[in-house]
Amino acid sequence: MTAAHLCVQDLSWSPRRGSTPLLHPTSFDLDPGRVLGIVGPNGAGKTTLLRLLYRFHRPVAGKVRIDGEDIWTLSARAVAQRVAAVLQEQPSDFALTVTEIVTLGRTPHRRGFAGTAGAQDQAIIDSALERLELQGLAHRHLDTLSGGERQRVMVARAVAQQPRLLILDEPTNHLDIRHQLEVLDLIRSLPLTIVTSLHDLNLAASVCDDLLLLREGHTVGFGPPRHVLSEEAVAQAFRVTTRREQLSQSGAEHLTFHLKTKGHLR
Ligand SMILES: Nc1ncnc2c1ncn2[C@@H]1O[C@H](COP(=O)(O)OP(=O)(O)OP(=O)(O)O)[C@@H](O)[C@H]1O
Repeated sequence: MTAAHLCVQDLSWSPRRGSTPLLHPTSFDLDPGRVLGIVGPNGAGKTTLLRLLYRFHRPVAGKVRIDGEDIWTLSARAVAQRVAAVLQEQPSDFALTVTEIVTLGRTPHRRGFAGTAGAQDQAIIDSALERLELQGLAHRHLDTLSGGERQRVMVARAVAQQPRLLILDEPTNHLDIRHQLEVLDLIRSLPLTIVTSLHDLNLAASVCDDLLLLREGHTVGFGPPRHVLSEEAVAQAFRVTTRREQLSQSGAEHLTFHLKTKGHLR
């Protein structure tokens, strides 16, 4: 696996020509292997930004470059060889087994319409199943799995795709604490460039190298978690009172949140 260099330049998007942008011009640069967390309140534009990165939305202005190449100059297949996405929406292919779903990850790398996996593909698929501890579920149909098990299948499919850039939209949704930690651990261990949206600010700060804080489609911070998640910035973006505290046992910093009194809410 090789990690991509991601360069986002003045990227903006609105659903219709002339309508209010849901993402205002956004720029950042991510070196190969960095993990970027996108954080912000509901409706801030996190999913919109991710959709621009995996070429679902065409930008109104600006560019997304992967290793110097504008993704809109590449074919959909060429983009799928470079970028994999794990989305919040669950797939509708409930009749497929876990192995069949993970095998779909190999599609962008296949020539022609060969339906069965070759030996090399099979090794990659097996390794993805093993990494996500799914061997025991390999022959189960998706509709018999729990939400968390399904989420792990979708991550395994993305891993099997062997992308250089991995996009994850709320990857810890549906997961219990152990599986949240496991998926985040996996994210840290993959030698890829990763962009993930996360709602839990403390988890995001512990997993990501950099954070991008969005509010109403505007970037209000980009950089190391400690700088981006200042008490003031979090309080303003989420309209809560925020305190940064030090945990007595580990000495790690931890943010706590409280509702502002009514008089302070705008
Ligand atoms: N295709 C669209 N047409 C019109 N409005 C849209 C469209 N897609 C998103 N929006 C609006 O854009 C805003 C940002 O949506 P987005 O899904 O990017 O936010 P988010 O930060 O991911 O939110 P959440 O944390 O709730 O998942 C929301 O107000 C949403 O209703």
